[in-house]
Amino acid sequence: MDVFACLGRLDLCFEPVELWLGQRTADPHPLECTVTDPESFAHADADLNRQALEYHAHPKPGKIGVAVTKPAATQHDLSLAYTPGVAEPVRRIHADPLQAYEYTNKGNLVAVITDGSAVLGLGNVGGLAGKPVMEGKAVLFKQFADIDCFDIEVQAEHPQAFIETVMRIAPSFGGINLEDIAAPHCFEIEQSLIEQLDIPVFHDDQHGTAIIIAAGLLNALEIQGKSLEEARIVVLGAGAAGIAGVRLLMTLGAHRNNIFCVDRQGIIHTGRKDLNPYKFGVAADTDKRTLSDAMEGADVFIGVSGPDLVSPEMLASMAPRPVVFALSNPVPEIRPSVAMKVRDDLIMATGRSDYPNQINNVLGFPFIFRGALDVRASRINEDMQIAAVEALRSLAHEPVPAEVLEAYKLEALQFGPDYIIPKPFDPRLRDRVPRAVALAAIQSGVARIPQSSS
Ligand SMILES: NC(=O)C1=CN([C@@H]2O[C@H](COP(=O)(O)OP(=O)(O)OC[C@H]3O[C@@H](n4cnc5c(N)ncnc54)[C@H](OP(=O)(O)O)[C@@H]3O)[C@@H](O)[C@H]2O)C=CC1
Ligand SMILES: CC(=O)C(=O)O
Ligand SMILES: [Mg+2]
Repeated sequence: MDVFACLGRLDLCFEPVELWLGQRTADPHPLECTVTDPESFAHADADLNRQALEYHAHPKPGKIGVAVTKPAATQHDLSLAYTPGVAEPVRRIHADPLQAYEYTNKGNLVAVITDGSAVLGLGNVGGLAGKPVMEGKAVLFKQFADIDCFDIEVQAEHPQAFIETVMRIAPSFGGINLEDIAAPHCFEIEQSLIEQLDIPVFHDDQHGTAIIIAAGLLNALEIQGKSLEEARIVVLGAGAAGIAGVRLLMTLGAHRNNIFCVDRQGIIHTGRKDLNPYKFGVAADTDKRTLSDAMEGADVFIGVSGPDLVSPEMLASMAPRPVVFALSNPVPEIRPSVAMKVRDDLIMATGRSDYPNQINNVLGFPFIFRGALDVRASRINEDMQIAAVEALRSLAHEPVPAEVLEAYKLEALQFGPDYIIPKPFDPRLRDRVPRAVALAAIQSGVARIPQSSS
């Protein structure tokens, strides 16, 4: 069964829906093919939604369970697992809390925690409605990185209540993956928890997304013959993913003066009086005001906002050989079938698995936490994030294993416009990314045990 069926509405599905025109590497004339029209898109969505409900409901509601990892079949087993034997590890941990890593599942247990305030691109649907997505993240942690995971949905209106809740339950876990918490609260929540806890706290929508955007964009620009330093970049959405994406791209060399961030009020510029400090940090000194203004002549569009916000006219006004990352889930800012009708010199990515080039944090959080947990890192710092970018970016240049081709029903795939980032099912991710992240943790001094050689 397809583990991807876990991402909420399943950008991921039982059988990938054939909406794309075909891999460009296999088909040199994609625009001559029949383009899927919006009606059939809606039809395919309805069918997928029905399958997704079935998947979530049967044979047992939900997507994850708890497994017993030790023998528990005899009287003797019970006297070890429970009283009286269990008292000895209790004494050891009481004397030295680090022993929890030896005698409990703490070291391989991550909490995926949300308040449900920005679930995918569906908005503030609340924690309970967000639970399918959080269970989905737990599935991906387990499936891709063998990390055990509890999803925790917190009812908290204010950041402080959320922070206190996480602080109180944190001892149980080796790491905290914050998920789908809207900006600006997400920034305060993550910063406060990082400062107070000695385990990795990582807001996936910020850093997970930023890492995958950066890896994909570096590769896409290379193919288009452009550089990050000179690229004119538009980021639609100045929330968790947008702000973190811009910060990481600037760390990697993007020029601040070349970036326009856009929210519901238009371009974020220094003359605006409504900006919170996070938006002010990415404000441009410009007379331009609208998304259309920003898109004119831009080399790169990154959408982390909402569905169908980019028009064909805006896309047409971009510079030659643009890069378009329409990453809103489940519905992108512009659909590939629409974009490819407008121009064929673009590199296009979405957050979904049913098109080429899936820029989605699924490529990040399982493997980044694997690397961090392997060395009991106290945090996931910028060095570790950049190591993940480089590991992902470089892997896309290598030949693609047969099992990946099989999973995607492809005959061939190579570094190029339709393959700028590894596929989530690439088994090499499980080694490459954690190793790079763990090494960076050791070198930057946040690892608490050396990486094992196995
Ligand atoms: N592919 C991937 O891996 C990921 C994709 N995403 C997608 O990115 C989107 C945002 O997520 P996240 O950053 O967590 O959410 P946030 O709520 O933190 O931020 C959303 C941002 O989008 C802006 N926005 C929303 N609707 C519009 C609109 N109609 N016009 C202009 N701007 C708009 C908001 O503007 P304002 O500030 O004015 O309210 C805000 O700045 C979601 O669709 C999500 O699915 C997120 C993470 C990972
Ligand atoms: C993929 C993801 O985390 C999101 O869309 O929020
Ligand atoms: Mg998310």
